[in-house]
Amino acid sequence: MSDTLKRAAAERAAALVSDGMRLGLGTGSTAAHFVAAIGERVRGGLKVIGVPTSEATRQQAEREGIPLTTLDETPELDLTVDGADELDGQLRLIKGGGGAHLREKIVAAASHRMIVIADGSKHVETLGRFPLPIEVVPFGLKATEIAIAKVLKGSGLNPDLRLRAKDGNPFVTDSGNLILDAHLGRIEKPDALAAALNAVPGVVEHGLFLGLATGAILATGEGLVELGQV
Ligand SMILES: O=C[C@H](O)[C@H](O)[C@H](O)COP(=O)(O)O
Repeated sequence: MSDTLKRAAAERAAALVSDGMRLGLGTGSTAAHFVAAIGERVRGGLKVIGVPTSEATRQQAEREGIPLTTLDETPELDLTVDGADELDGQLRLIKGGGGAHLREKIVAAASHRMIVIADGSKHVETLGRFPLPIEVVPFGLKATEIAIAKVLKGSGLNPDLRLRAKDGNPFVTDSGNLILDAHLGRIEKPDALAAALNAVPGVVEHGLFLGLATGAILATGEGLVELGQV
């Protein structure tokens, strides 16, 4: 997706922000445009406070001069704006392509509204083309992997799990965990899969966001398309 389209979706979302809002600041290349747009408005006098969903977003928000808080100080947020790796017509998402889905999900769940900003190509009929990120604690990795594979097989899904790597080493999340990417192809029953994965010891969080997004702004070559409540 071109950066221009990402920026257009982010700027539309930034226009939803008003004085006094408590914001969840998403992670990724699309959310970075939102953080930049909010930074610009803050420098112009907008009064908001933000909770970043990753260390990368924290650093960007600090550079932008956006006042930050934590969920401990501000456990309820008005609006979270974040990207997604896939979304379907029911605003169900796959997130975590950048490994930030644990904090992103906690922040989204603490928000009254969550608006997804993404390019139109991420809008799919059925989730699962994008590998589902599953964050696991390092302890017992192999056993957890086997347990997840069993769950996937039992759900009639492909048990193809790959430990995410970066620069030849296992990718480590902001919370010190590892990620197994599940190459599933199609997820026909996201609710059942989410519940089954949540029940596996060692699984910290998976990238299925169900019932969290309240709206989406999709950037297409023909302009912006809105889904749900924006
Ligand atoms: O872990 C990363 C996040 O879930 C991102 O929001 C997601 O991967 C989308 O990122 P991007 O906007 O860079 O495609």
